[in-house]
This record gives sequence, C-alpha cells and structure tokens, in this order.
Amino acid sequence: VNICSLTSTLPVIPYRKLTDLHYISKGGFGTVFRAQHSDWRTTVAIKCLKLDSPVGERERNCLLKEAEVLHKARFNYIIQIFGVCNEPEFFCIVTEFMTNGSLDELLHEKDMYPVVAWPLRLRILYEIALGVNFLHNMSPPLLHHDLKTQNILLDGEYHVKIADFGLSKWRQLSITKGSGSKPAEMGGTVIYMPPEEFEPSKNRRADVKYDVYSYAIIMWEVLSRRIPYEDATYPMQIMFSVLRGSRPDTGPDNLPTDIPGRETLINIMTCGWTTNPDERPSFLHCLIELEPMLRKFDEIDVLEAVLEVKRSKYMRS
Ligand SMILES: CNC(=O)c1cc(Oc2ccc(NC(=O)Nc3ccc(SCC(=O)O)c(F)c3)c(F)c2)ccn1
Repeated sequence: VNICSLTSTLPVIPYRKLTDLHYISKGGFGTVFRAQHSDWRTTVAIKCLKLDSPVGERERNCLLKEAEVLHKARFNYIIQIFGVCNEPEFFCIVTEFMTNGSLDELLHEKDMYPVVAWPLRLRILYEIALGVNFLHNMSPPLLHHDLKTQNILLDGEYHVKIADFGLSKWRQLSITKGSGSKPAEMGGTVIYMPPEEFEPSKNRRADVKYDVYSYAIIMWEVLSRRIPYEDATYPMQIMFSVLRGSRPDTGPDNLPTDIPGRETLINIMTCGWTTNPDERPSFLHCLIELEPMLRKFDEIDVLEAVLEVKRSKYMRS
C-alpha cells in the first residue's frame, strides 16, 4: 500500500495528540486502546501494532491495508476511520469510539440490560444487513468473513456499526496470503462459520454467501438472547453437528411467539443458514424483506426501546 496515496486523503494524526490511553483488547497481531484526541476533544479508538514487537514491514502493511479498506468503505453502518498515526515507533489506525460497546454485551449482559425491546432488536438486525449489504455492493465486493456479535458495535444511540477487530495473527496472515480463513481452533469462534468452511477439500471461491450464514446465526442470537449451541463443549462438536445439518432451534422456547414478524424472520434465518451456499439469500433480499417490518414501528417505539436500555444501563453501571 502506498502510504502517500492513503495519507493524501486521510488525516495523519501525530502520536502526541493521542492521550489518556486505556487498554481495550489485544490479539496475536495488534492492540486496541481507547484514547482522547487533544485537539478534537473527542474519544477515539486506536488499533496499533504490538508496541513491544518490532514493527515488521508486513504487519505495518496489513494495518495500512485495513486503513485503506475502511477509508474506501465509508458508510453509515461501517465503523468510521478518522486517520492514521504513522510514526517510526508508533503506528496505528484511529477510529470513532463506540460508547455502547458490542452487540454481544447488549444481548448477553442481562443484569445490565434486563430488557431489549423488539423494535430496537429489529432495527439492529436491519442496520447490520444495511452495513454488510454496502460492503457486498462495493466493486470488487468486500467480504467480511468474520461477522459475529463481538464485531457489531453500538454507538451512543444504539445504532449499529460493522467492525472487524481482526486482531488474531492467522486472520492477518490470511489477508496477506489471500488464503481462506484458518481452522477456527486458533482462537476464532466456529458458531458463525458456514459448513463449507469446515470442508478439508476446500477449493472455495471467495464466497459472497459466507456472510449471510453468519448473519442468520446472529439473527437467531439477537431474537433469542442465547448463545448458539451453548450446550456444546468443544468447537469440533459444533462443526460435526453443523456438518450433519443441525442448526439452532427456532421453536417458541428460543424464539418467543410475540416477536413481531416472527415467521418472516425465521424464513430469512433458515434460508440464510442452509447448507448449500447458492440457496442462501443475498443481503439485498434480506433488506427487502425487513424494510416493511421496520416501517411498522414508528420512530417513538424505537426511541422508547433505546431509552429503556439507556436507563437500565445507567442504573446498573
Ligand atoms: C467500547 N468501544 C470499543 O471498545 C471500541 C473499540 C474499537 O476498536 C476497533 C475495532 C475495530 C477496528 N478496525 C476495524 O473495524 N476494521 C475493519 C476492517 C475491515 C472491515 S470490512 C472487511 C473486513 O472485515 O475485512 C471492517 F468492517 C472493519 C479498529 F480500528 C478499532 C472501535 C470502537 N469502539
């Protein structure tokens, strides 16, 4: 990646402007911190190369590539990049900070969020589809291939932004080597992976139908507030049962009958996770099905749902 071509249109942020760093997360490859920008007076997130490891040319190129991707993929529902910090001893991507964390927390921290009303859950599903649909509409299509509730971030008003923490080494290697993703045992979760990913004899094309499988699993997780295959103890168990065709149960115990548009949502879900990738819907198709459902809610329903989660978070934090 040519740093000049990138930084000619993307702000270069001097390291000295980034203060109050707080550690957020780390992978084999990079580390994410929260920070303040001393001139912009805002909170930002910075994804940097491991500070201790000598910044290898390849690692630096990976992060530059990511900055370029994020810069090109600017959209309402994709995490926003503010700039890069490119100094010999410090190299990082600077993005917006998503104050309400990940969808994973919203769904499973039931003490903090005892109630997440349906209008907000459906808006979240709709906005995830808008974000991924945008990526798939780029030319060439940008495939996420690591959609999971930990990579779906929420801003101050609980609007969705698609992210990719992608901090594990093998994932970066797969980007640079252009190979498929490595087996999930290396830290990744299997629950969002389509069965064709497990096939050893993989001559997989860069599959546009990978993401919609992950999206179908996320739909089930959002509507049930359960961890898919929560009874399994080993990833291999999940892989084998998924290869045999088992999927999360869509019965009323997991998906309550009072979900608005329950039938349509279950149809999209079961279509999205079918074994044959060619039978899975496009995100455009998912959006066309979801649009009328969102129109049924008026703005107030959604705002009341947001207020309810804000109040409960405030009371319990
Ligand atoms: C409580 N709040 C937080 O903790 C927090 C942490 C945070 O940290 C980061 C998380 C992710 C990234 N980077 C990233 O998302 N990159 C990326 C790359 C490719 C694609 S699209 C194609 C593909 O997936 O390959 C894509 F959608 C995204 C980052 F730089 C910082 C950001 C905001 N808030």
